Amino acid sequence: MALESLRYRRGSLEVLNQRLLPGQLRYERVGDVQRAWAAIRDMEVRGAPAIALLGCLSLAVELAGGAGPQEDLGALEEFVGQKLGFLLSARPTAANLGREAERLRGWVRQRVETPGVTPEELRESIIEYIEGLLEKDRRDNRSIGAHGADAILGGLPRGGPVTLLTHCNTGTLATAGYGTALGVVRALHQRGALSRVFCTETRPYNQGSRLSALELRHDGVPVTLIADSAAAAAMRLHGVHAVVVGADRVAANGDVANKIGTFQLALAARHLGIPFYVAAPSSTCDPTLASGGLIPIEERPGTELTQLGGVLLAEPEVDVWNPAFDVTPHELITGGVITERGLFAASEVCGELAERGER
Ligand SMILES: CSC[C@H]1O[C@H](OP(=O)(O)O)[C@H](O)[C@@H]1O
Repeated sequence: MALESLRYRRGSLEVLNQRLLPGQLRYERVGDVQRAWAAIRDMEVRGAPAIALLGCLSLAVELAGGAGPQEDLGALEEFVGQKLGFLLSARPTAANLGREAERLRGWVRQRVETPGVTPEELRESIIEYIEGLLEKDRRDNRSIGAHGADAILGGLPRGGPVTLLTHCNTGTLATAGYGTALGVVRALHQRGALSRVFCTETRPYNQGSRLSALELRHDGVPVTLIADSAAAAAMRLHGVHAVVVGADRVAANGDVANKIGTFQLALAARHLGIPFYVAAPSSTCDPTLASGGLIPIEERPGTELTQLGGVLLAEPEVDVWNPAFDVTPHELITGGVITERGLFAASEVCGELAERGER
C-alpha cells in the first residue's frame, strides 16, 4: 500500500493519522476546517507542506459541501478569509500555510473584482484553485529532488555514491508525495547514487524513527536509524558526505527555522567540513521577517518528553522546555537552500525568489 499523508477527491478528504505510525495505518476523515485544525494542532498530520495542503483542502471540502454564503460574493470572500485565518492558529512556526493562505486570499480578491462572476462560479473556481495545489506540491517536490541531487553530486569529486544524514521527516508523510529533503534522498537513490542515509530519531515526536525509517524502508532506500545524540559521531565515523534537512520558515536573511536539533547538526557539520543543505519549496520563505530571531517558535507540552505511548519516561513533575523548532543561522547552511527553482545561497534565497516573483 502506498503511504500517503492525504487522500483527496472532490468533496472527500482523509488523512493518515501519523500519531499511530508505525504500528497502525489508519486513515481518518476530515470533513471541515475545524477537524483539520485539530489534526494539525495534535500533529496527526505534520510537516509544513502537508499542513498547508490539509488546511486548504479542508476548506475545499467545506465549499464543495455547500458551506458558506450562497448569494453574495463579498460574504463568500469573507467566509474564505475567516476559515484560512482560523487555520493559521493551529501551529505558528511553519510558513507554508500562511503563504498559501495569503496567495489564495489575493486570488479570491481578484476574482471578486472580475465583472460578471457569480457566487457559484467563484465557489467552484476556489475549489479548483485549491485542488491545483496538490499537483503543484508534487511537481515542486520533484524539482527540489532533482536540483538537490545535482547540487550534492556536483559537489563531490567522483560524483557519488553519496552517504547522507537527515533529520526529522520531510518525505511522503510531510508533503503530498515525494518529499523535500527526502525528495533529494529519493532522487539520488533513483539515480543509483545513494549509498546510505542516516536518519535521526528526532526526539520527542520521533519523526525519524517512526516516519522516515518507515517510508524509506517502504521504498527500499538504504537507511540507518541513529539516536539524535549519535549524529555528530555518525558524520565523523561513517563518511557522511552531506547533511540535508527540511525547513519550516526561512527569514529574509536566510536564517532557517526547522525541527529542534537542526542547529546542532549544522554546528557539527561545519566543524567537520561537511556541506549542510536545506531543501524547501519557495513558499517556505518569509521575506517579511528580517532574521531568524523573529520567527515564532512553537513550544509543545512537556508530556511529549516525559511520556511515550502512555509510558512514563521521566519524573512526571520535572520542569520541561520543549521547543518544536530551532533557528539555524544562514552562515551555517554551507551547501545552500534547494528550492523548486534551484540551489541558492541561504542569504540570497528569499531575495532572489522575490525578484523572480516566487512569493
Ligand atoms: C517538509 S516538512 C518541513 C518540516 O516540518 C517538520 O516539523 P513537524 O514535524 O513538527 O511539522 C520538520 O521541521 C520538517 O523539516
